Amino acid sequence: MATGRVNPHFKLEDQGIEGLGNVYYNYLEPSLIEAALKRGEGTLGQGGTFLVTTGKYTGRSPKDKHVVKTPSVADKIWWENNAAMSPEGFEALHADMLEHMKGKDYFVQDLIGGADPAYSINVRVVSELAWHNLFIRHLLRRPDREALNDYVADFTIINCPSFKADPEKHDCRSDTVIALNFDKKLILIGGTEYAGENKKSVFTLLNYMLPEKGVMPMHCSANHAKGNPVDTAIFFGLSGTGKTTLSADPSRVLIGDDEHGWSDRGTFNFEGGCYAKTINLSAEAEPEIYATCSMFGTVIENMVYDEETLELDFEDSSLTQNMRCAYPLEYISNASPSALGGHPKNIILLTCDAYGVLPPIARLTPAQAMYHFLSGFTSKTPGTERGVLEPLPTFSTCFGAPFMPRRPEEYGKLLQDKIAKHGATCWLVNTGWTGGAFGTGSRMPIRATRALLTAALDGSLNEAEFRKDANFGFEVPVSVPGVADVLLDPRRTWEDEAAYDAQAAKLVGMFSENFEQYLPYIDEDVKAAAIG
Ligand SMILES: Nc1ncnc2c1ncn2[C@@H]1O[C@H](COP(=O)(O)OP(=O)(O)O)[C@@H](O)[C@H]1O
Ligand SMILES: C=C(OP(=O)(O)O)C(=O)O
Ligand SMILES: [Mn+2]
Repeated sequence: MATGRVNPHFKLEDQGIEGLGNVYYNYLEPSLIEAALKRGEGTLGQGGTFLVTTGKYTGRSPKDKHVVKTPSVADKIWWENNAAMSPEGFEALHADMLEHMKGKDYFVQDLIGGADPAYSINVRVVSELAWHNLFIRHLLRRPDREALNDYVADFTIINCPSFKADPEKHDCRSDTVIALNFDKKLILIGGTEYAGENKKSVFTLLNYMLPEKGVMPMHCSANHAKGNPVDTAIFFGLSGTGKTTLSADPSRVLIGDDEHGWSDRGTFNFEGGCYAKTINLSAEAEPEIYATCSMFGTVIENMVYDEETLELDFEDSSLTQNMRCAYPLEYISNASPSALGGHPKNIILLTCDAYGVLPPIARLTPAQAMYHFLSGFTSKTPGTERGVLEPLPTFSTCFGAPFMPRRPEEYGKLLQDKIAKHGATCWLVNTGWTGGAFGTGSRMPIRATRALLTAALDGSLNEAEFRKDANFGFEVPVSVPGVADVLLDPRRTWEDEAAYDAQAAKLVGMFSENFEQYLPYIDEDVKAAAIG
């Protein structure tokens, strides 16, 4: 039986997906919650939130993510960073997954990736779990109801957590699999319930497609000044560095918290919702995000709560440090209804430096920005990837290596040209450690980061006095209102300045060694900006 609203000429059967039990097309939030409750997938929480746990996997499985090596994509993919799957393996996986799905109920959402209609794609998501369908309905962009009557998908995702892949048969690594077939326009996910795989698959797909249209896809959040989209800021950063937290600034308009494109028309969110970390989330420091945790339909993933009162425990990370809430953009009161912005006036590169070496803010020349964009120095946050248990320093190129199917220089070149064309000011912001490395020092106070960003974005920081950093060559402000001077000079925050110097020298060496791989591909000015 099929219920709900769907294009009668584009049902699952028209895509070769047959023999299922009930199929629920484009259910709205209340019906999805009702279905999920009936199926025992989770619990109704305070305010009508939906509380779920995801079992074994509470973070992404990057090593189990594969790109199918079909002839038409073979010379476009950065294979050193993307595990290949043979077309034969994928065919077997597809056939076995369709067989496994037979007789079971499925939920279908017909959604859109990309707020700018000139570059958007239609993504159909077929979910085994009703709550996954609710999650992706929050996260992607929802077409008008009427438009569903003739909706046809450009890409389809099938997410079936109960399916276990077979490495022998399916050319994968374990029983968990995320397989992207750009040729077949199909993404298959099996063996994991972590909801983030849904949205990051769409991101990876757009990262593959958009460069050929001259659009720079970016792992960044974005906001703009009130009443002035021309004054747009973007915040690049790997998971856990502060994209979501810092873009939800009540004095500005939120465009989006995670994935954006930059075209000749300006910036646009890929998504229609946010996926925020809730570990230690405080009503004082992050009131807008905190408030979504008691709003109707917000999906609350892997949080511990009181069985009797259903009160959430933001401090208890016993299930995972990667506990999350997912909600539509409009749950943030200052979110942009269009999710569109202008050409970025400021570009922030967020880094979470677990060594405590980098200053809380530095101004970069365009060449330095390119150097840091390609380097992507930061830390992996505990829990976002399986097996990462404490902040793990890493060079994650484009501040999002796990999501980049193409070579980094391709993204770098696009960004470089756009920065040059539109004259953006670039900043490096360390939201990581100060007063010592992880284990000794402490995390940069959010208050300080916010004050520095406010000064950068309102233009006042450009007027400050700057010193040139001896290790990294970029400019660091000496004094900023609302921030203790000592914080601006990380060396002075360490008890032992010689230890700082040693750690800084080590980091400079790491940058230099890591950057060697990019030297053959980059312009002279970026080479001149290289460190070490
Ligand atoms: N100075 C800081 N700036 C930003 N976030 C911080 C800072 N200090 C601590 N945090 C915490 O770090 C986490 C950043 O996560 P989030 O904003 O979700 O990152 P992302 O969206 O990039 O994955 C939040 O839990 C936030 O409370
Ligand atoms: C959802 C994720 O990322 P982010 O923290 O950037 O939202 C993730 O890495 O699984
Ligand atoms: Mn985020």
